[in-house]
Amino acid sequence: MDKFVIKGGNPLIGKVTISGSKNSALPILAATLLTPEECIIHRVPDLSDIRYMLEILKFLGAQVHYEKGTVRVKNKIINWIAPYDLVRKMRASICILGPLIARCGKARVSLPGGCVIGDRPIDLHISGLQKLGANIDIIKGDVVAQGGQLRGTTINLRGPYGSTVLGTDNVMMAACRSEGTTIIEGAACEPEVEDLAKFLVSMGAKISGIGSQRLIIEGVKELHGSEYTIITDRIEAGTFAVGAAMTKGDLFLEQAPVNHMTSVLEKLRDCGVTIQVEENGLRVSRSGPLKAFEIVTSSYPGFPTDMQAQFCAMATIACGTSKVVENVFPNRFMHISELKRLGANIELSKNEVHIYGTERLSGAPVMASDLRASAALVLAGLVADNTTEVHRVYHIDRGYERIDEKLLSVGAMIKRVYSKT
Ligand SMILES: CC(=O)N[C@H]1[C@@H](OP(=O)(O)OP(=O)(O)OC[C@H]2O[C@@H](n3ccc(=O)[nH]c3=O)[C@H](O)[C@@H]2O)O[C@H](CO)[C@@H](O)[C@@H]1O
Ligand SMILES: C=C(OP(=O)(O)O)C(=O)O
Repeated sequence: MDKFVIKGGNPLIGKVTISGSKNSALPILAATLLTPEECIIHRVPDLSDIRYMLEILKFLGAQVHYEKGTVRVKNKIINWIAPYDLVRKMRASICILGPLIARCGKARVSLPGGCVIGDRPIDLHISGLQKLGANIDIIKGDVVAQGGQLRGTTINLRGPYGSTVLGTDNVMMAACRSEGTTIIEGAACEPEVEDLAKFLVSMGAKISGIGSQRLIIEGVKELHGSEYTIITDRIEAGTFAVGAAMTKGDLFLEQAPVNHMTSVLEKLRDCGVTIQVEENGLRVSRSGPLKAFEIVTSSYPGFPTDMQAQFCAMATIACGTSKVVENVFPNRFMHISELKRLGANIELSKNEVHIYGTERLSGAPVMASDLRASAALVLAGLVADNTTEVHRVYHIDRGYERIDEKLLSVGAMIKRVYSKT
């Protein structure tokens, strides 16, 4: 397994181009299953998760061509079963369920399985699709669905922690080809859900209320091929912004989606970081002290759970005590014990951490456990004394395009050591 060897101490200075959004690209690729016509998707980031999704589409019968960020895909579905070996590597594979039911009238998709960030149920996906008329059973760890004619209805997707992003995607995709009108109450408002809705509209879907908690979908008989460009990844942009803040750097984040980053940028400003919105991007720099902060994660437009680990890394070197409350995935704290190995002073209790800022972290070998935890460890390594080795970086390759090359280009001392196997 590859690892990163990082020598801390250099500020990040220069320009980084932010890639297309993973969390937009994955459901949009799944949505191409809704039509037999060709779809052309631009700005698709080159990530292992994307490669897995393309493998799944190919397994289902698609012709796929992926080059220089553009996917051309034509879904002639010859198979409606996605087995465990294909879907277990990536939770987002569950969003092929809605399109398969809508297009084929049936689907068998293995449950994506456990996840290190905590329990990730799909009850709301299933109840939403059942309300549309699909018969769904769990058989031998697979979701087995028989669709028949789906019919529009009113569906509430509010769960115990707010709405569900991929659940909204799944139900919205199926509703596009259901008979009559579907109203989704408590829809997730994340920019990636909005992006999927816009892609569906470009395929001929009739959706109103896009970007709000109430989506109204008039079913259509067929959807057609489309050409579409994915939005920029707000989480990648946020991660580099934290990198500039932690290293006392000065980074221009080209194409950063400023409008989607309000809560993160507000928090960075509160911490003493300078944020300048410029044409086609964002400049992030710090010269003064980094102040402690409080964050509480919630659904959009609140503070994103996908930025929580990176902010924990930042808190380890801030002046004072920071408090972080994780409300979306209450157990998403695998990075805490590894940050402690670098010398961080942190107390964890239930879904809350208190982080007491320290003058310096000291390099050590650490283990990446999941995508954003890995990003937090890399950020900590950039400011730690001596050398930090981050093991199992395949987690980070799921969601950050060439992060080592991008960091190297702005002054970080980071090297990927390839495993021999
Ligand atoms: C590929 C992708 O886009 N992944 C994102 C998506 O994941 P994902 O869509 O899986 O996350 P959800 O929005 O579904 O989860 C939000 C909350 O709802 C709960 N829940 C979810 C589904 C369900 O059927 N029942 C239920 O109770 C979850 O346990 C969690 O507490 O949104 C998360 C929350 O912004 C992000 O961290 C992930 O990066
Ligand atoms: C948790 C994430 O992704 P996924 O839902 O694919 O696990 C993430 O992008 O931070």
